[in-house]
Amino acid sequence: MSHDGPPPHGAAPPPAALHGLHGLHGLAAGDAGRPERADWTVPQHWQDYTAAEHATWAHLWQRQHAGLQGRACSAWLRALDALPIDDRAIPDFDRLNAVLQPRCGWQVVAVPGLVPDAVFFGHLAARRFPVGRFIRDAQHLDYLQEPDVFHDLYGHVPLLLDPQIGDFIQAYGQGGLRAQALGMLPLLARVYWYTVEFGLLREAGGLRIWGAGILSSATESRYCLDDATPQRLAFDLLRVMRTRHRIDDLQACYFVLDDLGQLMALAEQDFEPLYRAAHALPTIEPDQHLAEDRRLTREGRPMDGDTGPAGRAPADGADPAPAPALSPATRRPDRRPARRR
Ligand SMILES: C[C@H](O)[C@H](O)[C@H]1CNc2nc(N)[nH]c(=O)c2N1
Ligand SMILES: N[C@@H](Cc1ccccc1)C(=O)O
Ligand SMILES: [Fe+2]
Repeated sequence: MSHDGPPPHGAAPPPAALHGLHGLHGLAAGDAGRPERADWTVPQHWQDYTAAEHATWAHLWQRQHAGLQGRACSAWLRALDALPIDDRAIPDFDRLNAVLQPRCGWQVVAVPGLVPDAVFFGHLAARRFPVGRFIRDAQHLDYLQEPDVFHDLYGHVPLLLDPQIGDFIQAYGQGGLRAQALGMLPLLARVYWYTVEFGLLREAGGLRIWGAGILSSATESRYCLDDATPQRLAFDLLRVMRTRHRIDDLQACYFVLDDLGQLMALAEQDFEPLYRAAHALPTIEPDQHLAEDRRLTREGRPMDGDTGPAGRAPADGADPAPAPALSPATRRPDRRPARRR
């Protein structure tokens, strides 16, 4: 099943999220979640986190951390060491901002969960990154419809220290307001999804992860690089705008940047004509293959013309010879949401 309509983090969550599986946060909380402040920020009230909540943070960190060596992009690995974020406790946002703001001009602000698109864009445009105050509960460590403090702080925030990513996300905030005015937000949301949330990057050692939705997911951080199932395509803006994304399962398709410098070129490009072009062309399903796609091997090399064991694509354009997949135990038995943050 693939979903598109809802932008990243699903403004319209699937039924499971509405039926109390995760507790109600942000938009899912309906009227009860109506904000006191117009910008939807809330006090973090760090002292109010329970020992169990800090333990959940520590557990998520430890589960994730060793596995990301050699998988996460070098910018993320470096930045994590530079920030007062560790496995001991949920970070205190004030302490974090004291380091973050002088280094890169970004700060984090606490929000109850998802906030309306325009509010989200307004924060990003002002270099404020909204971070969910809550942490997922221990019964739902893998499945989470809304961005919580682990996804946001562990996945996104370190990358704000990278000047190219930081500037790209700020420009996305400005572009979001523009896309809304043009009625093209669903197309821009795909760009965010396939970059900031689920992007891959070519580095000297091979493909690496830079998307925060992958960095905070135990399953997807392995699957996206190692599993033979998903496509890994060289980034192509029009192709991305046309490609639906999944909000409730592992992605079927990842887009790979050659280097983070590509982001600034994207931010500076006028999207309006592309929105119109993408809008006029058929939508592409996440698992669909196109003849013109530039597919990459798991080492980050072009598939066509690659004579190595990863193989060239067969002439008929069908799947390349299957490589070993994850063991059955680590594969998802079904399509139920159990995914990414
Ligand atoms: C398209 C846009 O990026 C998306 O819908 C927004 C909406 N609200 C959000 N609110 C929070 N807290 N975090 C998010 O990532 C988003 N994403
Ligand atoms: N350049 C885009 C805005 C944008 C910036 C950064 C990321 C994505 C989009 C526009 O013209 O609307
Ligand atoms: Fe996110």
